[in-house]
Amino acid sequence: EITKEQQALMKIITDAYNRHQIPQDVAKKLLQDQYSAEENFLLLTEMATSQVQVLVEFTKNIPGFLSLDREDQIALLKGSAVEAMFLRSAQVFSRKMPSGHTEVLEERIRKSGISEEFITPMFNFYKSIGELHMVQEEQALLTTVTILTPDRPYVKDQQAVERLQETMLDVLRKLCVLQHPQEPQYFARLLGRLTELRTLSHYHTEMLASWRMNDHKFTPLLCEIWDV
Ligand SMILES: Cc1cc(C(=O)O[C@@H]2C[C@H]3CC[C@]2(C)C3(C)C)ccc1N
Repeated sequence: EITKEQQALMKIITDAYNRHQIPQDVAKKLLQDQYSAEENFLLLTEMATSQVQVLVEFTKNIPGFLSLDREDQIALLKGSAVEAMFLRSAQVFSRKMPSGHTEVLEERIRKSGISEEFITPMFNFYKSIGELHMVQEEQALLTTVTILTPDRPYVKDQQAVERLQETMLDVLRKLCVLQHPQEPQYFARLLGRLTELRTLSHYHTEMLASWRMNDHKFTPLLCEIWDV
């Protein structure tokens, strides 16, 4: 069962995860602005930029993260940004979004210059996350586990990251048993989604390249986090 300190850890992470939401103005714009491919792309750019800002703020609240080597902190953020972003938008899609917003956002994503070959796997992933009906603690911990992946490029002290990740995995495993007693495989299914996420991040790299080709503008933050 979950110890006292694991309860405390889970509360810190879940509160941080819920505290950092996409700014309301970005969400509101989704419904207002018109529907040209250009407008849609600008909205997604704004959304992605704010999601990265939200991710950085959230990561700073992960107990132990700021004690890691500074350069490793950056390497973990750059290495996990796209996966954390897909995870968060999948969760926003499957739950948080007030009804109606989801359809609008889906429409805008489909009409923003992202080619069909990336759209399909993206929405399949959103569906597969939605079907899990994760509680918010599971969502926050799964994102934390993704961020604390030791084998990201340029991470020097992988052991330190591994120790942190294992701590989080232990809490997540116990939480899954508690929340889904009738489904012993639930924890394994969650980790299976992380594998699906890695595939999505390869599509994402190509997505960026095709936007680049059509001379779409990125924000400085998005250029920095994805070296584009
Ligand atoms: C460089 C750059 C990247 C994105 C992006 O990754 O968007 C993410 C892909 C889907 C998952 C999260 C996104 C915001 C999404 C919902 C469009 C959007 C605009 C942009 N100029």
